[in-house]
Amino acid sequence: MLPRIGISVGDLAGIGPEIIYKTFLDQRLLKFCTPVVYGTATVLFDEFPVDPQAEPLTFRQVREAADIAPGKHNAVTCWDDDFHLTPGQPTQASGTAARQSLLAASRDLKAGLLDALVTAPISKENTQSDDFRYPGHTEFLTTFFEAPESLMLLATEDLRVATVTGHIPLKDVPGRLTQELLATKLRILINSLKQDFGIEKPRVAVLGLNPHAGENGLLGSEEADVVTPVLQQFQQDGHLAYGPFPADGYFGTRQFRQFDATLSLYHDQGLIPFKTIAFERGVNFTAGLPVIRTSPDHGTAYGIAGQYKADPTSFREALYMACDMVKQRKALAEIKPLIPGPAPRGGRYE
Ligand SMILES: NC(=O)c1ccc[n+]([C@@H]2O[C@H](COP(=O)([O-])OP(=O)(O)OC[C@H]3O[C@@H](n4cnc5c(N)ncnc54)[C@H](O)[C@@H]3O)[C@@H](O)[C@H]2O)c1
Ligand SMILES: N[C@H](C(=O)O)[C@H](O)COP(=O)(O)O
Repeated sequence: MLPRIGISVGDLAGIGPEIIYKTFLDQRLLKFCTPVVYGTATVLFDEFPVDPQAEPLTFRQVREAADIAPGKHNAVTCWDDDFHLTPGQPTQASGTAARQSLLAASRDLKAGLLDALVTAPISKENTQSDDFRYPGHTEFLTTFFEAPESLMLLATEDLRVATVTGHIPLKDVPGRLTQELLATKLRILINSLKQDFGIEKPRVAVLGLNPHAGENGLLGSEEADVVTPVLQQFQQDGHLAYGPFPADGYFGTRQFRQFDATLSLYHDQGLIPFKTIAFERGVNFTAGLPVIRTSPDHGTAYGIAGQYKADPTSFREALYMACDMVKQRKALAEIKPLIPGPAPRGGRYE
């Protein structure tokens, strides 16, 4: 069966509708997946310029995901479509629609009607409401899927950068950075590299927090107090985890090429180098969830919305990564039952 990929549309005043449209203009994608867009196709695409040379892109509009057709473009109705959009101008209606699309797709993913979710960009500010107070998809999905923790992981084929602390003010980073949090995030990263990326024995680098990784305590103590003890424990447990590396020289010399992933300690420490190197094709993946969720690595780009200038590459890569991971997790689930766990005490394998 083709993977059923739910797509939340993000803030409709941004470039979400355009990157979705441009991606699915290529009919060959229907050979890889069954796309299920959460929204009303007329509202989604009518206000945006389209390619005049291309065949019109049509979606089968259905009321419930149970009615989607495999190998077709599907759209699930999830809002009252009596509003109009002005590209580049977020409104309360576009924020509400973004929430409704994300909630409906997440519910269907939880119900097993979808195999993965790809989210188009929201405006964090414009998505807030009395019953939706999350700084991003990552935090919402972690709560919604009742995961104890998750990890923001940006990835391309050959570069993976995750971050220990996420959408929090920079001034709060040192206070949040505990051995327990670092160990939890490192564990999620190593498990995800094995489970989702198929790397049997991952090599992972952890960055320092302070300039020059603290210069032996002269410029800060988090490296000695937090990072080094966690790394020593992981190494004793047989993991290939190294650091703390001074972040500037690490990226400046492309040292990341020696590792399967880099764990940065705060959002911009990891995301600035990642986006400098790979903005066009980067994918944002939420590791540690029981479900698969990817996203392009860019935002709503209001400044170019409605101008047919948006590059759909990152969204398309997010779709490919979601499809690959569905296959990867299915394959693992089939192999795992063949590997027996420890025999029960006094018992034996059947
Ligand atoms: N996954 C997400 O939901 C997500 C990710 C990042 C930012 N955001 C949100 O998006 C909003 C705008 O954020 P921002 O301005 O920091 O970042 P942005 O990624 O929207 O824009 C940064 C720059 O990149 C350009 N750009 C972005 N995507 C592009 C594309 N596909 N093709 C061509 N150019 C592109 C923009 O025009 C802008 O110049 C904020 O509210 C932010 O929170 C959401
Ligand atoms: N931190 C992400 C980035 O800059 O690409 C982005 O804000 C999206 O975060 P969520 O996936 O949590 O919405």
